[in-house]
Amino acid sequence: MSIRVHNLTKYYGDQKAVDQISFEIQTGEVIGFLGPNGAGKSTTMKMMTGYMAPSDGTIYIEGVNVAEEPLTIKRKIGYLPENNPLYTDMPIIDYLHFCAEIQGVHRDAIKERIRQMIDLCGLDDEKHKYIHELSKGYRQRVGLAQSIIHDPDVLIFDEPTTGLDPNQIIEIRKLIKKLGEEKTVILSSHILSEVEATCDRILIINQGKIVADGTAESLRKQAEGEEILHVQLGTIAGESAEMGLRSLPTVASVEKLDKKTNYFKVSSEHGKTSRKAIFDLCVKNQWYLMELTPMETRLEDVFRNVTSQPGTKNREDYMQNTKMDIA
Ligand SMILES: Nc1ncnc2c1ncn2[C@@H]1O[C@H](COP(=O)(O)OP(=O)(O)OP(=O)(O)O)[C@@H](O)[C@H]1O
Repeated sequence: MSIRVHNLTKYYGDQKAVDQISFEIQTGEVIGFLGPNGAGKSTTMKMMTGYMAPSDGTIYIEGVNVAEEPLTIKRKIGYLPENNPLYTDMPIIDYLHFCAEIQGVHRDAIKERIRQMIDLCGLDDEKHKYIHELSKGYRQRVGLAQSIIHDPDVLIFDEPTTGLDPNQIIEIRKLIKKLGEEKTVILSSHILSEVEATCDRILIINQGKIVADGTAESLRKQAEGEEILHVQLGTIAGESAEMGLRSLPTVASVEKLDKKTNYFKVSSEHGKTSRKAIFDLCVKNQWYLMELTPMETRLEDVFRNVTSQPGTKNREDYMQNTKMDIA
């Protein structure tokens, strides 16, 4: 089921929470909305599900305009909101039965559908419990089961693993991946490893805009050219070490990684290398060079580059030097 979002904008009062966002999603893609707190991920999702009207712009799901046919769209979409509220005084099965009814599942099919959901979402061991008796992870599984009980083609999950322990996170990720084999899935997160592990494509949202769009691999590639080195100098270099590294013309930034030792992360200007200059600096000052290790560009670096405040050096250089779809 393809999705087309064009110039989507949302104001809360004077605040522009979503700022002319446009993107397309093909049937069967698993997409991650990645962004810092307050970036506009939840607001975008709420508009896509028809639960919130945009201030401007359009959303088409399989050619259907969400604003014009919200009820049709709600049948096609499974939505798991952030902090999903559940009726905690109901047993799981009764609750799922209730959800199936209101989602319009045919009466004859409800029993079988609940059985499938219990199986798919790993609820078998707990199925006779009341929801208030469940752990957070199991409540989230009930939320997932509820959101997909009507067999929608598009699944929209807002921070599906928030508050879960590492084992539960792995279980829920597995489940999302499995669902993604047949459905179009959009999930939001501010956990990089999560989107990398689960999604085919990542949209990075910052301050209401899409600032990067691509696979984890392509985002990393586009950021290459930013040489990052881990550098350790002997203690003899003392306090001058940091200043010396900063003074090198090819060095863009220096971050101290360890308060007690001269251990630094050194980022070079885009497309430049600082290795020889660091070596020469050490020779000139007779400092011991204990480590000079090039680091692989990580998704964290991409994220930091595109979501740091406008005007900061890294971000400006990055935006200029990459061919990303930068809005
Ligand atoms: N109902 C609302 N009324 C007023 N402002 C809102 C409302 N909902 C969200 N906002 C504001 O809109 C901006 C975007 O919020 P949104 O919840 O979409 O971000 P998010 O990327 O989902 O953040 P998080 O990762 O923290 O959940 C924020 O500045 C937020 O304070």
